[in-house]
Amino acid sequence: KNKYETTNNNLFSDPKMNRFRNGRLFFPYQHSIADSILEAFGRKGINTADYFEFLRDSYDLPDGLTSPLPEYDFIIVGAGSAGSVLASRLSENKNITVLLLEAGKPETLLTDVPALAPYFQATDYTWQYYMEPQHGVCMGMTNERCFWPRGKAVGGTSVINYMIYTRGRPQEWDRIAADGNYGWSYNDVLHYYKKSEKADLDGYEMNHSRNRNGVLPVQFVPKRTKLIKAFLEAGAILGHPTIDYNSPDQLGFGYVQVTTEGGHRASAAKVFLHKQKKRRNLHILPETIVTKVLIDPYNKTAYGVEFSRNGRLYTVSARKEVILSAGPIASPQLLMLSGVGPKDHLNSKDIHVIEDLPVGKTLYDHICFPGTIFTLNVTNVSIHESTAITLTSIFSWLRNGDNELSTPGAVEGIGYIKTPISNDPEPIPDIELISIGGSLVADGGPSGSKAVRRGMRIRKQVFDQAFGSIDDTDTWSAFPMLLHPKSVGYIELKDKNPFNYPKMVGNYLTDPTDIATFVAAIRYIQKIAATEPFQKFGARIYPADYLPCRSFEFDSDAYWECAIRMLTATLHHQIATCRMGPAGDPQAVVDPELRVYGIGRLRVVDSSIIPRTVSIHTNAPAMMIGEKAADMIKATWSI
Ligand SMILES: Cc1cc2nc3c(=O)[nH]c(=O)nc-3n(C[C@H](O)[C@H](O)[C@H](O)COP(=O)(O)OP(=O)(O)OC[C@H]3O[C@@H](n4cnc5c(N)ncnc54)[C@H](O)[C@@H]3O)c2cc1C
Repeated sequence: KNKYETTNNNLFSDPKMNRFRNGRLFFPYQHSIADSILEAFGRKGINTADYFEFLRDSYDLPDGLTSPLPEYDFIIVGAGSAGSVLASRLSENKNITVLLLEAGKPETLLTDVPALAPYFQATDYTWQYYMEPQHGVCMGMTNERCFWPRGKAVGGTSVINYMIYTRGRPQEWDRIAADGNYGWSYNDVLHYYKKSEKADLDGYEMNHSRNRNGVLPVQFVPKRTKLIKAFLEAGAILGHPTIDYNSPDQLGFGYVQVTTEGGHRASAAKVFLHKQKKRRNLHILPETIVTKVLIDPYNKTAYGVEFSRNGRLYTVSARKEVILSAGPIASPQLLMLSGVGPKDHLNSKDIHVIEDLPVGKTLYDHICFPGTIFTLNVTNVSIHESTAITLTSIFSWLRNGDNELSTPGAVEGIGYIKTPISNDPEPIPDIELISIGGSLVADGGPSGSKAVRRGMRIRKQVFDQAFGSIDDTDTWSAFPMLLHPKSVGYIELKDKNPFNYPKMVGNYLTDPTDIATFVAAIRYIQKIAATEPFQKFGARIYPADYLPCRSFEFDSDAYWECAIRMLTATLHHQIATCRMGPAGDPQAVVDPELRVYGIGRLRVVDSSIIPRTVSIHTNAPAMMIGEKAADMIKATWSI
């Protein structure tokens, strides 16, 4: 019995949430953008229950095959951001056979719409993971649990993410290389960022760090509010130049750069698999869950995988390598299920230990605080879902891709700052500010989808009490994201059933420096809002009322700490669970060429290998890792 299905079904036992239950993809919200789009298609006379399949991409096996071959050169587990790139690059050589196994389904036209990003966290395009309960964080979320969605689709998390494109600071990658990870300096990784990139960034395309001739579109969001202008002007007043924030040469503020093309999402699947699926040597198998890597315990060499498809178990062999690209939760889980992990932990789960490695022992994440909201004394300045989304705008997006539907969750700008709490001697920021052309209240009102707050799993009662009186009004907010948390989490197995989720421990905010950095960032956001560009809109910090925080004076440090603990929101950048490190590094799972220590013919190629915190959103880095791994694998096998 596939227990994932059981979990998901239970989550949506509310009949209101089952509106499209008979469709393969369903939306739990009423009167939402999605509903409008669905209605739009409905009016074309297409049956609602069927049109998700009609809109869905497909990946049929070539040559009329109905099942995969018994053996391939390479087997890649997970068609996510990294796995899609890797499969595409390895199969460029027609003599090499590649099998790409993916638990999720192919994407649909709806996943193309950037403004719908928050909706997909409630669909079967998402692994519905939750962090283990932790006292004093996510206090305002459902069951006081932090929600950790991950993409379950051909294209992986790049199908449900917010499309923000970032690369990290040069000094951060240079530190990773200086730890002994040869080949991972900034110049090394820049080569692979550029290899993918097709930059269309007005004014910046010719920068030496950009490339206009790759395949991965990187663009500015075509639709902007006046608030992003205010953010950039305020930044300049406070000494932050307006720049290409991915530039290695300067630190500053800039317009958000996103992986979209003509206002449509450019997922890893769309860019790296869609055209490549005609290749006869690349076999892609969606809706297939890998349950184990097959490892010969005597010579400690991987020789294939076991997988479940349509309720049956199969095995398939790899002539050259098995590569795990299942992401930062499932890659360590699969290693441990296969006998590679901490010895005592595997023994406690009755799993035969093949190699004792610190799998899952380190986990960093980027959390943010979405509650620094400023009211404005003007109207129609910020984004309102209720007025922005009309049938006309839907058709206009389909035709031109240049209206509000092309805006990923109203994210408009990014700014890097270094708070006084940081003691880093290098020009490395400790906070990223994400400027929003609105705030958490933008999708409210009687007909609003409330998708963002629901995506974060903020309890209705908590939200209404905190922000109810400003719901759907004009606001500005900046989310501070903690770039280098000192608190460290971990992942373990709950049991040896591959269909059960592992135990995910975030340990958020357990180091006092993390709270101090957040509070310093909120003070800085208040400074930004106090500048003339924001004061001309009458920006005022909104005194959100959280029941557990009432004993603290509004705007005191203690109040903000309490507020952060109420609305602790991940930005979904879990890393380091299959940490990369040089030989002899006691925390390393893979070597700098991403080979699993002690096991032959097995690599991990995804965001789980990133060993240290970096100032990144992890999608572009995962694709970069896929590009770099492809070259390393080609070098190993002289292909
Ligand atoms: C809601 C959300 C918003 C985000 N926004 C941004 C953003 O704006 N910008 C950004 O840079 N990053 C963002 N991220 C993070 C970023 O998208 C991910 O870190 C990145 O896509 C991870 O790539 P990956 O290759 O490591 O793993 P994934 O892309 O997660 O790929 C792993 C794949 O493996 C599959 N898989 C797992 N287990 C199995 C199994 N047993 N068998 C077969 N297949 C399996 C999964 O279904 C998945 O398709 C966001 C993440 C989320 C969840």
